[in-house]
Amino acid sequence: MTPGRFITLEGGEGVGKSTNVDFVCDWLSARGIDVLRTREPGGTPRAEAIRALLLDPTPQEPLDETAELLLMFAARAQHLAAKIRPALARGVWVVCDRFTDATFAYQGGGRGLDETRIATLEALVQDDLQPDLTLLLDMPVEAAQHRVERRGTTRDRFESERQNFFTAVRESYLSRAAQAPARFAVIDADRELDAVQASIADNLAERSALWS
Ligand SMILES: Nc1ncnc2c1ncn2[C@@H]1O[C@H](COP(=O)(O)OP(=O)(O)O)[C@@H](O)[C@H]1O
Ligand SMILES: Cc1cn([C@H]2C[C@H](O)[C@@H](COP(=O)(O)OP(=O)(O)O)O2)c(=O)[nH]c1=O
Repeated sequence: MTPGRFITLEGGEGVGKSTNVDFVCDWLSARGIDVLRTREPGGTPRAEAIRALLLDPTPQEPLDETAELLLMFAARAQHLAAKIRPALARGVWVVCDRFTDATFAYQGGGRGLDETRIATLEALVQDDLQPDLTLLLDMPVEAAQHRVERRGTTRDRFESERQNFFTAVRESYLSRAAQAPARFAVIDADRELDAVQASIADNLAERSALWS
């Protein structure tokens, strides 16, 4: 059995990840590919319980940054063991809304935690598993914030961060993409949805042709 492929979508808040995870799943399904849609932090009942802890905005007990980092990887270890690895082994393609690049961008770039420590946890939790393709949806922070405001849901602990945090997150994502161009496709997300999705489809067609 050929193992499934692992595709992740990344980017800051409001760039259109959730919207385009659906598009990627539909594009693959239309080509007869068995797809599993999932997200991080979360994706399984236990990992979703960790997500709730991570996003809880109540200010009574601030969440320690190292605790935040470890909880991200705890959720990821569970998600990998219970959902992602079994699906890939069955030949199912996994499409995940955020993965470890988000940890480098948010806990590394945003919070300023040491990247070598993040890389140590990455090796512990993933061994050598990496996404086959990461679609990085990129756009200016302010325009993405306007989309979040229009979406109108209440702000979680991360969405309450300030502009300079999100600028650091964006820069960190772009620098990771520049370091691993074979894995990343950087998509200009500051366009009409049709144009964004045409770029995503082009990338999926190009990359998946290399895998078959
Ligand atoms: N290309 C686009 N142009 C305009 N609005 C968009 C576009 N893509 C997504 N949106 C809207 O922006 C908001 C944020 O999109 P969403 O997919 O929830 O982003 P994310 O998951 O990255 O936070 C949603 O209301 C969505 O409908
Ligand atoms: C996966 C992951 C997410 N996060 C953060 C980014 C998001 O603000 C938050 C929840 O993710 P998500 O629900 O994808 O955010 P949104 O749809 O608002 O863009 O978790 C990290 O800080 N590190 C991580 O490793």
